[in-house]
Amino acid sequence: MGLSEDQQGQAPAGRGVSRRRLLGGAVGGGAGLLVGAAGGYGTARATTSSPVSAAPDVVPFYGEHQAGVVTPTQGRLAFAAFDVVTEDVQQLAAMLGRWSAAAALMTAGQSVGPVETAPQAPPVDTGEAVGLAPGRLTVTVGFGPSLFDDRFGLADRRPAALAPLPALPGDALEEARSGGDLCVQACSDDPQVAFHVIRNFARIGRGTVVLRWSQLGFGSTASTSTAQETPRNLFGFKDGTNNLKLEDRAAIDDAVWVGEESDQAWMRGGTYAVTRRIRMHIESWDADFLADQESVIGRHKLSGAPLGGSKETDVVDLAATKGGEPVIPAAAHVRLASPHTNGGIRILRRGYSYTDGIDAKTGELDAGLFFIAFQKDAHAQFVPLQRRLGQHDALNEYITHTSSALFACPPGLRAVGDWFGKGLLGDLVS
Ligand SMILES: C=CC1=C(C)c2cc3[nH]c(cc4nc(cc5[nH]c(cc1n2)c(C)c5CCC(=O)O)C(CCC(=O)O)=C4C)c(C)c3C=C
Ligand SMILES: [Fe+2]
Repeated sequence: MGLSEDQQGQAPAGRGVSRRRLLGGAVGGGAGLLVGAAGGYGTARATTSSPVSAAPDVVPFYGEHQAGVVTPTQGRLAFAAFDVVTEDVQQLAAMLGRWSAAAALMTAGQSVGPVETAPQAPPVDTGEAVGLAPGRLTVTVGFGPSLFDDRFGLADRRPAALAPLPALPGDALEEARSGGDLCVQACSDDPQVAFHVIRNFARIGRGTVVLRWSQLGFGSTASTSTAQETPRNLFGFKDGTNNLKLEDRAAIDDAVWVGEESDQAWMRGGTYAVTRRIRMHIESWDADFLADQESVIGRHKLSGAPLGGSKETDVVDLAATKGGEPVIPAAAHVRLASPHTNGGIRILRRGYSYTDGIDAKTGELDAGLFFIAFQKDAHAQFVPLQRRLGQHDALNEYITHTSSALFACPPGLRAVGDWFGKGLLGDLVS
């Protein structure tokens, strides 16, 4: 299974039309675009002439896999978890169809409908992204374990890999920020464009879903392509050096995309997302000596080189000793997280930094990492890895996991008319 150009974030020519061009009248006529919902799931209908050009920052929406997984990380994140409030599967499917159509339009830089409608009706698109380029916007949708309860008779369609995550060492999870029936990950280089997705999904879903929790993120904390410079996390360290990279197709296929082995055909070509909101106690970290910080991570702060090395890309030498002691300490994060010590586990990290004001109790910043990892099976990958880290990682002194969620992200939508969840729900709706 190879990666299509969709996952590499390159737009084929001749598709899409930017909101800027649209509003600038480049395609002529009115600017109205309607999300077709009635009588067909997931169809997007342009009331103007056909799209004429591809903006360079458009990531194709349709493809074998959902975009936003191996797509080179964008600068900003808007993430939301929703709970379904209807028990009518037709209504749920219709909303997923509308979401699909809206996502196809927004990722192409188009509005989801007219902003100027009848004066006595609400605008169809909320308008705040008008005139903004999509900034490589991707919209990725997933289904949480709780969707597969009695409400829709989906219990026997829940993949084994979507069993709820177990309690893990060091968890300090807030229920209200955890879980969810559905999730939407919107990533863009423009924060307003990413937020626009969540807002319009919530608007489209009114009466069918309610927001459970949401998280904004900035400064991607992991590169997913060798073409990207490694970003830094809020501890000031380069993060993502040894991440899986989209160019390593064999490793991505091996660790990320669900294959024939899945017990549920609808998940083949999909992946599982784990999200963890990890508070980073930056005040304590900032009071710590540089040498301690580097021992905790196992890498040098400025260069990103592994301890004992000189360049970021140097191999992490876990066997090296100095004066009888390991150069990379036994409890260093990179030692414990390394596939050479963890039984060969690899995950695709795609998290973002966050800051949510001040902790009223302590006066400290509530800031950290909104960790997102994609993998074939979180119970075989994230869970054992986090169990090990939660028990032994020197980083634990400086972090607290405050939220957790698991979502099954189905394969990509193949063409107009396809919709998020068609493989799961398609035969249940007329
Ligand atoms: C369960 C998985 C992981 C969690 C949770 C996690 C939290 C976390 N990580 C950092 C900072 C760094 N992590 C680095 C490497 C790294 N981390 C994980 C997994 C989790 N991290 C893996 C698999 C790896 C790669 C290990 C390897 O193969 O060498 C690094 C080093 C740079 C890099 O390779 O990316 C940093 C820095 C923080 C601050 C954090 C929680 C807040
Ligand atoms: Fe890490």
